Amino acid sequence: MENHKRLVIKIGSSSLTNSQGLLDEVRMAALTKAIAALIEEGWQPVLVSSGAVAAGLGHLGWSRAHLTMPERQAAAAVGQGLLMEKYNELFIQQHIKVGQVLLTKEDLADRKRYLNARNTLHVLLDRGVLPIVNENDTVAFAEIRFGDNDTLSALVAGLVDAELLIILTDIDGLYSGDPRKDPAARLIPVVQQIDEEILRIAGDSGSPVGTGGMRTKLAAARIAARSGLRTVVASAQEPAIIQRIAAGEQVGTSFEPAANSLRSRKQWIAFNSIARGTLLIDQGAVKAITVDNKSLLAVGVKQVRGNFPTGSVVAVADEQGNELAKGITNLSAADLRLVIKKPRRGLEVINRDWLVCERSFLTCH
Ligand SMILES: Nc1ncnc2c1ncn2[C@@H]1O[C@H](COP(=O)(O)OP(=O)(O)O)[C@@H](O)[C@H]1O
Ligand SMILES: N[C@@H](CCC(=O)OP(=O)(O)O)C(=O)O
Repeated sequence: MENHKRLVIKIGSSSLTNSQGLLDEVRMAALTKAIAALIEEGWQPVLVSSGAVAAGLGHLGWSRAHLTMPERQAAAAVGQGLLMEKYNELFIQQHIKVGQVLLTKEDLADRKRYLNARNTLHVLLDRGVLPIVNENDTVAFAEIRFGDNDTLSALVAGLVDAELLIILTDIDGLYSGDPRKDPAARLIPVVQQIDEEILRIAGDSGSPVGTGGMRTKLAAARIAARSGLRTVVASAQEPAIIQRIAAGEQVGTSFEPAANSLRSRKQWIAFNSIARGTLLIDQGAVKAITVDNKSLLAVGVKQVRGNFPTGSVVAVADEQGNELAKGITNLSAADLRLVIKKPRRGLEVINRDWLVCERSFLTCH
């Protein structure tokens, strides 16, 4: 099983629907053929497909204007069925069986559910079934939504230990400015590090059906880079492009893996978990965890916010409230409040192996 190379291919709504808002069957057929060719070459792909809301709206003949969240969710309930029906029909022609995996942010934030999803995906992949993933739009709302499938695709890539994430969209990569506003904008072939400067050039969606535009693609590429994998953003115009990308050809924009990538458990803490409280720490503790790569000790904790049991994920912030890390605490909030009043200097609150330091867009250990 470990010999197979895994990759995640994400395709956006604007690339799957035509001008009438109906599924673009020609594009979908080309995509299925390209994925079949990758499987033939020994890859184990996962497809993250958007398009449920757009296809549902088109099928129902509903207007896109002024949609409420329940209306979007209702459209997704219809469109997701249509998407899977079409994928099933097309992949069967390629002798590929597919499985639908619908996820919410809460599913991945809960460690047990995360591991369940991981196990299910591994079984599908190991048995030659192509997982087709989307957000579970009919139940996901507000704070439990990913909101965009770019982020979801990066999390799924971490979940299945992929080595490559390909994001197919309606433009051939990241440009030096939003091409709709800046005609002089040029394609950037390689991005070594996704820093503030790069993030500033990414704008919102250019189509009525897309979500997040280049901004969420960069956020996804950043998660992928920190998870140790390369992301390529490229055009969905000719889906056969995915074979060239998988073969290592320079196409679109390539975002390189970070030198200091996180192991699986830290990936979960950093990108999937939701913090149940916050610890405010003093300057000495800030230096200890961000510069010296040390565990967080009770002596540096100044204030405890929220109520959480032992083993919860908590945010760690400086005394001004600027968040700089996340980790799993050895103590409940109630015990921690008692401990920090006592002079028990050595007590460990978060072990360094369970602590991920992410300050702004600069990353620590
Ligand atoms: N710097 C940029 N480079 C390229 N595209 C950009 C940039 N800033 C904003 N965009 C917009 O992002 C769009 C792609 O994102 P989106 O519409 O969300 O597609 P998808 O449905 O594939 O997720 C492009 O069509 C483009 O208009
Ligand atoms: N889950 C939603 C897609 C959300 C989304 O990110 O869309 P897109 O920007 O087109 O990839 C759907 O299937 O309609």
